[in-house]
Amino acid sequence: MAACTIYTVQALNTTCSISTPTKTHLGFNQKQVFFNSNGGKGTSSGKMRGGEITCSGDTIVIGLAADSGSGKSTFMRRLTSVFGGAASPPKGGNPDSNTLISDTTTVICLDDYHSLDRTGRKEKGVTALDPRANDFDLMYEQVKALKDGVAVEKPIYNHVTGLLDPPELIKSPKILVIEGLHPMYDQRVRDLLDFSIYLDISNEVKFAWKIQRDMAERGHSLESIKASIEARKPDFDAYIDPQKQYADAVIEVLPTRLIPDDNEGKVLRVKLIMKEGVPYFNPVYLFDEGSTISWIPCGRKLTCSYPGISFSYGPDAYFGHEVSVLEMDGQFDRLDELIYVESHLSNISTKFYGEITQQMLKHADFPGSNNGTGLFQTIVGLKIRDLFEQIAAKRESTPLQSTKS
Ligand SMILES: Nc1ncnc2c1ncn2[C@@H]1O[C@H](COP(=O)(O)OP(=O)(O)OP(=O)(O)O)[C@@H](O)[C@H]1O
Ligand SMILES: O=C(CO)[C@H](O)[C@H](O)COP(=O)(O)O
Repeated sequence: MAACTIYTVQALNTTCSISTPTKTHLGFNQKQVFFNSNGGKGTSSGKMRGGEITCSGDTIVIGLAADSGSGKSTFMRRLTSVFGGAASPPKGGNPDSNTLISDTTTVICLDDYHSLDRTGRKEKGVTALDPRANDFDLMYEQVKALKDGVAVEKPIYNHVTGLLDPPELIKSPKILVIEGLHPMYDQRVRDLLDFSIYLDISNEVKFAWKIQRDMAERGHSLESIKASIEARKPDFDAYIDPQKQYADAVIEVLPTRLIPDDNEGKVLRVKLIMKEGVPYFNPVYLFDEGSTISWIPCGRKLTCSYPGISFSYGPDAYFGHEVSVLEMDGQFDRLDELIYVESHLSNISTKFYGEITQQMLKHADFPGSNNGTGLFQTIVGLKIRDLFEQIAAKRESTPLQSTKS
């Protein structure tokens, strides 16, 4: 970049460097820059000519990958709740928007980067999981712009009509969460992530959840649910599942081992797999960091009806990475007694004693609140808050520095 002059602009705590040897662009207003849904970079006023701009914002970007029906929305509700304030779609916008905005967080759904609508996919014979049905160039441009503090006009994929609706304006938030099928698929997007999570739901459990939701709430038949799972499986295995190797934390949901040959999928064994050495992320541990522990907490302080509860913790390897794994099998009878378990966990990034229990009680009606899915989603939410606060503190002491490493 030639003769780069740095101007601080008013909007969004963002600093933009403008590569111009003269000061003729001083009138440029960063608020007017959009990355439009054709992937182009432009200004609404036309004042910006000739120069290249590079902005460095304060936004941290979190990626959440999972198949459809794997609990992403539930996780997002737990995460935004940790930051306080309610999350809602952009005010006055498209009622079918997939975006959720709260004071601190903006959650965008990567389905909005489908390049083929429902009919287009049908005609070409590709599923939504296939990279050919998604526009990764635009995803990269827009996530980068938001990370850099620049607003974008993001397309909307309408799940009701199956069409691509006119774009919506998304402003750069403090925390941007990109959730969906492919947040870690494209290396350029992956490199923008400050933290990444993969929800790994085993086939048996995914099937049980999908039946519960799509039969009960959406009126689908058992046969059509089975057929849709089967049709998605090859692309899921090829394009979605491999992303877990890149995740900083994986929540793996499996059938219980406490009930022999259980096929109901109600009692779950859930693992929280936490990568070691991730900046600003200290894995949670049980009793003694780095040791291997098995713990049955049932007894005087924790009521457990059949089949009971068991925890385990220890070091392991995951796709060649050193990880710590915390596992919970079984379910809680009484959520208020969760405080007993919480008090034996360390590095949980709570701000006060009992914060996990309080969060779980607050959302007792969310699916998974009585088992490891809710517990570990809540813990990951607290770890993300901690990561955000550490990065913000570091930026305050050393402005304009990259924080990833
Ligand atoms: N932890 C859980 N325990 C039990 N059931 C769950 C859990 N999480 C999700 N489910 C079930 O799965 C369904 C889908 O959950 P959710 O809507 O959060 O997933 P999603 O990944 O956002 O789905 P989609 O992408 O299709 O909108 C819920 O309606 C519920 O039936
Ligand atoms: O895997 C999905 C992600 O949520 C959806 O199936 C995908 O977005 C396609 O949408 P639709 O079901 O509207 O055709």
